[in-house]
Amino acid sequence: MHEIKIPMVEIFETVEGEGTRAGFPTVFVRLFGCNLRCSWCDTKYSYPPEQAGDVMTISEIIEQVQTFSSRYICLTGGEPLLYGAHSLALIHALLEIESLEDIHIETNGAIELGYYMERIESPKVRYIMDFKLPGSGEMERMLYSNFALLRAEDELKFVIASEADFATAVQVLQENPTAALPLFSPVWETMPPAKLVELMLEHKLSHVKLNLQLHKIIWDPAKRGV
Ligand SMILES: Nc1nc2[nH]cc(C(=O)O)c2c(=O)[nH]1
Ligand code: SF4
Ligand SMILES: [Mg+2]
Repeated sequence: MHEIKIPMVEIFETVEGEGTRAGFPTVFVRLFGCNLRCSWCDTKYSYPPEQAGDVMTISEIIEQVQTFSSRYICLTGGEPLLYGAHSLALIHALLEIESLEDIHIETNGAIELGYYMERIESPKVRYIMDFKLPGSGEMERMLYSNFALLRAEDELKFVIASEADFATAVQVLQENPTAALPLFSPVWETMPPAKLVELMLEHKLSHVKLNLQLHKIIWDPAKRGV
């Protein structure tokens, strides 16, 4: 089972930059490949025409992860759930590492989460699902059926490029009940964080958490592997 091969971009240790675990030392496992092409994507090196860094077996991935001491894992990409049963096998293998306390999966909203939720029972696995807004160019790919599947420990991230994106995010949240924590994250280049805060307060979004990407504040926003 652990001989399954997965195209990878990189494995590195840093602090989580986003969500409820922001600031905690975390190992990032970045898979190659994505089924979307968001206009503002900040990891364009994670899908063609760029090439995968390496095709690794699950055993090799696990071995590398174990060289670090973080207790949190972020499975990201690209889209880490692009490979169906292979992505699932990787998650099950990561769960065998006893020292790990939390495996969060950065998924893009265009993948059926039910397949994974039905097959993963561990409370250590959490989903951080993006909802792609009009500014991304990929909103029509979003699967609304995922909203009701997300649990209180999961996170639902809206990446907001403009005031129009903000208005759509508010409407989508109103129309699609979910138990997940809503995160509003500004697109670094086009939405000043102060503007997003102003909009959140103006619209009395008391249940929404502002999500700034710490790694873009700490390091050069174009820097990889941080
Ligand atoms: N520090 C840091 N935190 C992150 N959280 C999500 C990331 C991602 O690329 O999915 C990311 C990343 O690339 N770096
Ligand atoms: S889903 Fe993520 S990795 Fe894929 S194109 Fe959009 S932002 Fe980039
Ligand atoms: Mg990133």
